Amino acid sequence: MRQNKPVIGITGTIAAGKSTVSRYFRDAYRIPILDADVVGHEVLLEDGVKQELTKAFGSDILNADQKQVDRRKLGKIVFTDAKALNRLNSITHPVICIRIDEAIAKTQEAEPEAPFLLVEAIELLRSPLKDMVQEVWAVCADPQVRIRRIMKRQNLTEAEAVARVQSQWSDEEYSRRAAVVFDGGGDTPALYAQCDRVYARMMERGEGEGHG
Ligand SMILES: CC(C)(COP(=O)(O)OP(=O)(O)OC[C@H]1O[C@@H](n2cnc3c(N)ncnc32)[C@H](O)[C@@H]1O)[C@@H](O)C(=O)NCCC(=O)NCCS
Ligand SMILES: Nc1ncnc2c1ncn2[C@@H]1O[C@H](COP(=O)(O)OP(=O)(O)OP(=O)(O)O)[C@@H](O)[C@H]1O
Repeated sequence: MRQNKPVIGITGTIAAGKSTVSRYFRDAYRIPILDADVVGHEVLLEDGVKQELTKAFGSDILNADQKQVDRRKLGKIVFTDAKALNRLNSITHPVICIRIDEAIAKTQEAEPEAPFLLVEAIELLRSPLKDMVQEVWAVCADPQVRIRRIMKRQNLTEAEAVARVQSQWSDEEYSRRAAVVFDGGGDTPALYAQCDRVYARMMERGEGEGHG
């Protein structure tokens, strides 16, 4: 009988470099990646989720034709208000976890050669996803570096970027719960070299030979 491959959760602070690490594992080693941000965007299109969100936050969160949730509008509400973010999480996380569980099963079936799978999720440790992975890796970077990246990437003011960083867990909260901590604050060649070392260790450990 085919044995399931280990599922590693990759998490860490906002703009620390989680996607940069995941993309490297995918491109260099063909590791399958399941991205909870992408799944999170998909579940907003589900009718049940949309209805619960408009009940919680009002129909102002919908776009002009009222058909879909406007992510920018919802982000403006939740990323500056911890209570609102918790409310959003309580609606979306159960559905995201079901969809990721389904995607893990499909990927195990479709990609039997992969030595392990990566699930990338900023909220991994605060959602049922943490019980769906066998190990957690964290990507961390100095808050000042992350604030600069967020301002540039999302065209936000410094105050807005600081609010996003401060509304979320610190690097320490992630790193103390992780088996591997990547330094996403330096240059990319150094980060990729760390990915190579972690991959080599995984192979030495015999990952890919199958877990029950
Ligand atoms: C609030 C939403 C609509 C904003 O969408 P938008 O496209 O503008 O931003 P995007 O999704 O790219 O997120 C921007 C940044 O915030 C982070 N982030 C997203 N959701 C969360 C969350 N619930 N808690 C903390 N950080 C989050 C992302 O990792 C990313 O770094 C969207 O992020 C969302 O629906 N989030 C809830 C679903 C969720 O929990 N996703 C993360 C799964 S782990
Ligand atoms: N080592 C690095 N050096 C310079 N820039 C980087 C580095 N790593 C990531 N970046 C840049 O920082 C931004 C955030 O990177 P990335 O998307 O990998 O982070 P993330 O943790 O996945 O972010 P998010 O929390 O938004 O999902 C991107 O614009 C990326 O190009």
